[in-house]
Amino acid sequence: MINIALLGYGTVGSGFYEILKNNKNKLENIVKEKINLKHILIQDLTKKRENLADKSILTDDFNKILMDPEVDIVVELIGGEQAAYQYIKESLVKNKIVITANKLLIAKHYNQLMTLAEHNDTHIYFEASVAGGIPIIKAIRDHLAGDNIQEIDAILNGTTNYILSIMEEKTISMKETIQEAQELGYAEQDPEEDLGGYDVLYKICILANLAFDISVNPEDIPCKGIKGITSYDLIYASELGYKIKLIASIKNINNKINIGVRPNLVEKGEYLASIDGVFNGIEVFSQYSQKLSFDGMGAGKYPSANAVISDLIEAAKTIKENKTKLELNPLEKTPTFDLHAYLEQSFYIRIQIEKDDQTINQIKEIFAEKDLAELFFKDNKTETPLLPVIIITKKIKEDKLEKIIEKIESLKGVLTINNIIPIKDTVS
Ligand SMILES: NC(=O)C1=CN([C@@H]2O[C@H](COP(=O)(O)OP(=O)(O)OC[C@H]3O[C@@H](n4cnc5c(N)ncnc54)[C@H](OP(=O)(O)O)[C@@H]3O)[C@@H](O)[C@H]2O)C=CC1
Ligand SMILES: N[C@@H](CC=O)C(=O)O
Repeated sequence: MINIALLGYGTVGSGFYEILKNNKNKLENIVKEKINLKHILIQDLTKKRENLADKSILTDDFNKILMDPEVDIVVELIGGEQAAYQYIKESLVKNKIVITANKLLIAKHYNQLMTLAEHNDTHIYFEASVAGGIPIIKAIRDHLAGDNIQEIDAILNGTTNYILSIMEEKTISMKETIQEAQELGYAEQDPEEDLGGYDVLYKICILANLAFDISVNPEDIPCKGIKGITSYDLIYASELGYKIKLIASIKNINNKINIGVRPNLVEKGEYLASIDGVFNGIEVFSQYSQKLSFDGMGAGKYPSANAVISDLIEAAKTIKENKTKLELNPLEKTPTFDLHAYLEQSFYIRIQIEKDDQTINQIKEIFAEKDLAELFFKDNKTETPLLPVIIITKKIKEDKLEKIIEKIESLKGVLTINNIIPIKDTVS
């Protein structure tokens, strides 16, 4: 008999419980062992727990789980940092196998957790920590293990992709869509993690660790989320043939790992532009497989819970075959470089100016100097004295662009620089 303790009965935890219950026979046939869910840890014992058959397994006392020698596997689905980190470490020290969907912990403490697992002859699995229902960890760790990955470009956050898609479709504000994403169970406890791009940052760090056998520090990587993008940007981008997506990229450039997390304009017709709603999409470019694309639901109850179930099968097989020794070794700490500072890219710029010929001519002159950009004046044909201007630059390094932007900003008739968004290059 394999005994499991589940930490958390929220979106993913309750999904895990349901799949385990519905497919119990099937799972037991696969692992050739009885599976028993012995404890569920929650915070609030008074909360109604729909679908939970046996309420006696609920507890708010983690020590009851830790001190139970029969518990083989701890499934951490509470999220957040402190309590989850503590529970995972203590479980590993007690030789329990850990399964987690917690990308923040895996990204920030990869080496410590792997080392702790190794020292205690146990293992930690984290398939659901990146891209929800897409089996990208196993694809990189197993399928691509003998290949040489060169680049990964991805949409890795269901919440922000959902928000951008709905904003474009319904021309509504970001604020109106956030609550919807929370109600659907896509968003983190603190939605700032999604909107600010941090959730994506943790996920791309985990992929970098696995793809390049290195350990990267999320704090070293500049990261920008979707805040500040408006329906105007989505509409103007669309008129010019682009979608706006929050893109995470890793590029191996001359054996230096360059990472970027930023909204990008992606040409319609490109694979990642077709990934809408809560879906995530990942393109992996490697020496031998050349190009692999993955898409599927990047957040939500059942797809994410299924990824946890796939780890459960692997963990149970590990126990059955009695091979708990870790295959993953601590990775070498590696500096990372800002992908966007390295690249020469085209940029989309939206500015708001006073509707007067002098300002328009001055902006034209600044860009005409080096034949640097195409300008689109979005005259809304009203009597308003404001004029939105969209600028699409030729390829330029961002530090050079910043100097030009400073010149534009200093013009008397320029009111605001609303947004500067890179345009994603197509990988050839
Ligand atoms: N939501 C999604 O689509 C996805 C989430 N993830 C990750 O999965 C994890 C869980 O997310 P999600 O299911 O959305 O989270 P929820 O907020 O829906 O659920 C959290 C659960 O954990 C319990 N909990 C929280 N803190 C504690 C604590 N200190 N002690 C005991 N129990 C606690 C809560 O208890 P109570 O019910 O009593 O409040 C609740 O049952 C996170 O790491 C998240 O990043 C990964 C992929 C997708
Ligand atoms: N908040 C995350 C949940 C899954 O990891 C997301 O929206 O992708």
